[in-house]
Amino acid sequence: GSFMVNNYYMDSSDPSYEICQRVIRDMTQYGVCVLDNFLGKEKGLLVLNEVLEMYRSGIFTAGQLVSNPGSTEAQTIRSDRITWIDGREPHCFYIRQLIGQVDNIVLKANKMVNNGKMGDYIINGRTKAMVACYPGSGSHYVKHVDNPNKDGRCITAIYYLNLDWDVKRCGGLLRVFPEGTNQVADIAPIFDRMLFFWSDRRNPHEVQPAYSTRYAITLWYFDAQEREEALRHYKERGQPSSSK
Ligand SMILES: Cc1cc(NC(=O)CCC(=O)O)nc(C)c1Br
Ligand SMILES: [Fe+3]
Repeated sequence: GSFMVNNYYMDSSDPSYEICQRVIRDMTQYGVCVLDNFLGKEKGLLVLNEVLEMYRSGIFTAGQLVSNPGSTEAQTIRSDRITWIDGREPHCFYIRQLIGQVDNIVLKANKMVNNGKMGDYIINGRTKAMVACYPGSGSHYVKHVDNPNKDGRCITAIYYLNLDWDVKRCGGLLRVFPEGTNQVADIAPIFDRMLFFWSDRRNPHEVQPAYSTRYAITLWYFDAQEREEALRHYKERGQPSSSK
């Protein structure tokens, strides 16, 4: 769904001011930004409990391949279980709070930096939240780019929920291969960690095999212009767009 950006004055007394500056600086400099203790332990646990409840209720499906859903090959390329939510569903109150918090940061950051453009994007919408679970039997996700062909998504925002995650024991590392350098960014999917990165070819990434159950909530934010062009492009060709 999309949302209106309400006009507000952003002053430095606002507690999220520093966080937005941090996001702008890291995204501009590295194209990747990691924020720890994003919600704080108490709220983080409330979100985790809602995700665990959802998983127990069995509404997660095997991660479909965007290219050819329903194939058995999906198990070899990615073995996560996912469900899409907009946060208004029952028993998602705290996940909705999380989504609101991430919207807040992304939209404020986008407005704070040179006349409302962060990385030359004007962010005016996002996908629903994708709640993913890697079952932990060596489940992984092969190296890929989230948005290789200008479908409108500019920022990937991932919130990790995994308590006491030890990469040596549990694996599940997210490895980002930022374009133009042979430096990789290894990001452990630890509890209450928020990650942002540009969704396009600048950030190929993979999830290494996980040996414990690994949960994450992902939002993709749209750039107004790229999204508008993508939707027009799909309409002309009558192809379904990834308009979650
Ligand atoms: C459905 C879907 C999920 C993901 N997720 C990851 O890359 C894992 C990130 C992490 O959990 O650390 N990426 C794409 C391009 C699609 Br499509
Ligand atoms: Fe991805």
